[in-house]
Amino acid sequence: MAEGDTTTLERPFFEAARGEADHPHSAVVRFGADAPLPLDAGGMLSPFQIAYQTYGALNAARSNAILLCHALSGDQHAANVHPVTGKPGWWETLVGPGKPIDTDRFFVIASNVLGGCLGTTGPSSTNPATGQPYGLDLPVVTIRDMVRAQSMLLDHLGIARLLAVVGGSMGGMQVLQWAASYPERVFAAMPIATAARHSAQNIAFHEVGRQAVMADPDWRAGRYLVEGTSPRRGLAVARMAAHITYMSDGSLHRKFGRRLQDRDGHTFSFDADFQVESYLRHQGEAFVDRFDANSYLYVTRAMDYFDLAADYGGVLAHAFKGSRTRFCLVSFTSDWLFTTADSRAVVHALNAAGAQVSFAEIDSDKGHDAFLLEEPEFSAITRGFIDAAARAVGVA
Ligand SMILES: CC(=O)SCCNC(=O)CCNC(=O)[C@H](O)C(C)(C)COP(=O)(O)OP(=O)(O)OC[C@H]1O[C@@H](n2cnc3c(N)ncnc32)[C@H](O)[C@@H]1OP(=O)(O)O
Ligand SMILES: N[C@@H](CCO)C(=O)O
Repeated sequence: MAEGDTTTLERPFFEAARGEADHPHSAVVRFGADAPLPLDAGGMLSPFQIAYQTYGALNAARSNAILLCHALSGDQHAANVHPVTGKPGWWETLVGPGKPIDTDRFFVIASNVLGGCLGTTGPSSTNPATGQPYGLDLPVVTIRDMVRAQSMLLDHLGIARLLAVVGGSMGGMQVLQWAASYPERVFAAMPIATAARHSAQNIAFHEVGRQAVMADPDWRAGRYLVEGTSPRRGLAVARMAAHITYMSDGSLHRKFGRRLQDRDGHTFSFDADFQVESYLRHQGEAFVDRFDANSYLYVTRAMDYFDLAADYGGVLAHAFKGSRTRFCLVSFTSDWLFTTADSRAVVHALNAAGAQVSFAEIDSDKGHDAFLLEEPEFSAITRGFIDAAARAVGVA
């Protein structure tokens, strides 16, 4: 696909993407029976495929590759116009020619996660055993499974070591997992607005969202693609609730306060009187046009299961033992979902492991989603960290 191509999909995008060897909007690598993916849930996933985008060029030494890991509802369209929404890629604030992650200098890779719905195998993909969408027959996947699949993509691309792996939120979990699972493949790691384990509060929010999806009669026990329905209302409510957690009290107040939506007074009804209600309804409705409900269940579950220390005897530092990767962690002051304390816990573990680590807490009122928005200090830190890594490995 050419950058900027906004061809409209004729079918819902996740139906168009499911199980096909090719994806209309991204490069796809398909792993057959000779390359099964071992899953933490047990067993192997085979065949499976990964949809990805690349930006910039790989240098002759193959030393300038940067992997971007996306958050819960992101995808591979980090720095190109999104084929479904027609909006800019989710990280165009940071990624592009001359930007902090400079595609004139670096070969940037972004792939859709396992369990997702934009071309990588997920619950809307075709189950080869039945010829129908997997639905809930797809094994539950983990962050480690996602990263294992990404490592196979890198093998396919002929990249032995990444200059950097970078991501926020669930993307940051993948960054931490990369550093733990494949330390020799990661020169620099930037986990942003993330944590080494999902908190009880965050699992609780996810469970509310999943219950909203599953309570929608159109969910049909996960078989809605086969039955020709779509749990739009449930997924929209899930997104509305989640979206509140991505913002802060301050940013909601700054954007909307108690202002009314296109009216002079209360209607004494349950219409969206307040701007903030109208805004949330819009976020919910926009989401169902670009995301698959079952993928929402799988990807939130992967985050819930993430507890890196648990895989290393309960001691997070052991996950980074002997690591030569250099780390830069970033948190945002108003992020109450993945707090500064969560990042500090990782920094402490890295210090205990003797790893190279720097940490920045950015002052912002934008809440968790600050990492997706224009934040000059965040951009400057990213540029500095990536440039220093590039200098250290001799990337021009
Ligand atoms: C991280 C990844 O890997 S990818 C996933 C990232 N993308 C998302 O999460 C998408 C949904 N999230 C958002 O939109 C996030 O708030 C952000 C951070 C990405 C963008 O934030 P901002 O640029 O501040 O946008 P904001 O939150 O104000 O939302 C703007 C939208 O709300 C709409 N809106 C604003 N006020 C109102 C209102 N009173 N009533 C109805 N709609 C409203 C705007 O029209 C705009 O709609 P559009 O997106 O369809 O054009
Ligand atoms: N709002 C972003 C970040 C959530 O962690 C997303 O939907 O992916």
